[in-house]
Amino acid sequence: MPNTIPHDDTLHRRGLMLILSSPSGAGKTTIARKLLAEDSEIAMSVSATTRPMREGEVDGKDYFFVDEAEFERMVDASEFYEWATVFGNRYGTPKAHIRDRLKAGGDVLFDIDWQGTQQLFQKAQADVVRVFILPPSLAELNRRLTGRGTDAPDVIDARMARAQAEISHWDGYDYVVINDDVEGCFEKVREILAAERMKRTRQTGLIDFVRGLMAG
Ligand SMILES: Nc1nc2c(ncn2[C@@H]2O[C@H](COP(=O)(O)OP(=O)(O)O)[C@@H](O)[C@H]2O)c(=O)[nH]1
Ligand SMILES: Nc1ncnc2c1ncn2[C@@H]1O[C@H](COP(=O)(O)OP(=O)(O)O)[C@@H](O)[C@H]1O
Repeated sequence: MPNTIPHDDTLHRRGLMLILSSPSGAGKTTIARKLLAEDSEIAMSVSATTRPMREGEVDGKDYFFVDEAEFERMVDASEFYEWATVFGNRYGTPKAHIRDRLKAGGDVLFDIDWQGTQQLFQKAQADVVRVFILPPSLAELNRRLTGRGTDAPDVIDARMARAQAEISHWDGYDYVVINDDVEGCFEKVREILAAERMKRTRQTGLIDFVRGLMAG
């Protein structure tokens, strides 16, 4: 058999699960959207949530917006990989399609909190890459939440009140990136993704190539 270099990486590696977490307003949605726009090998895991839809959000794209009863049905039917209650609303990661996508060599991007991160890590340790995004300061975090203009003042206060508790989970992540400048932060996340894709354990297609090399 000729010893050829695999020409299409996507067919020869297992997909990874890239998790982005941060205190609310630090910029993970912004980074996630940029990544999805530039990288066709990664697709978003769309969560289900009971939180009300924000202006500009699209049902089925940003979240599947469901009521409490439907969320409960999905929990009972084991349709979630993991779920958690955040800011009084429920959020869950649907299982549908994720496993198949990983097997086919596609990556999946998750915007989930530290609770979901712990659960996914327990279930799929080898596939998970955990990235935590920090704001440059709490004052800037407040400015971003206010500037985003999507939440009422009491909701912003609640998110600010939770920020330090969320930041305290920073050490449960593989990588920590400060989102001072969006482009710089995005570049770092891209570099992390590029390096993780090259991990030996993910490059399943290399086994045959190396065997061939060694056989001379
Ligand atoms: N565990 C878990 N957390 C989620 C899920 N989807 C979203 N979250 C988290 O819920 C929190 C609130 O999200 P959201 O209401 O969209 O506000 P954001 O913080 O401004 O993005 C964020 O920390 C998200 O990462 C999910 O499926 N599971
Ligand atoms: N590096 C940055 N500098 C200034 N503003 C930013 C930066 N990153 C994100 N933002 C803005 O801050 C707000 C919150 O960002 P978002 O991505 O929605 O955060 P999260 O998803 O973590 O809640 C948005 O209005 C976004 O445009």
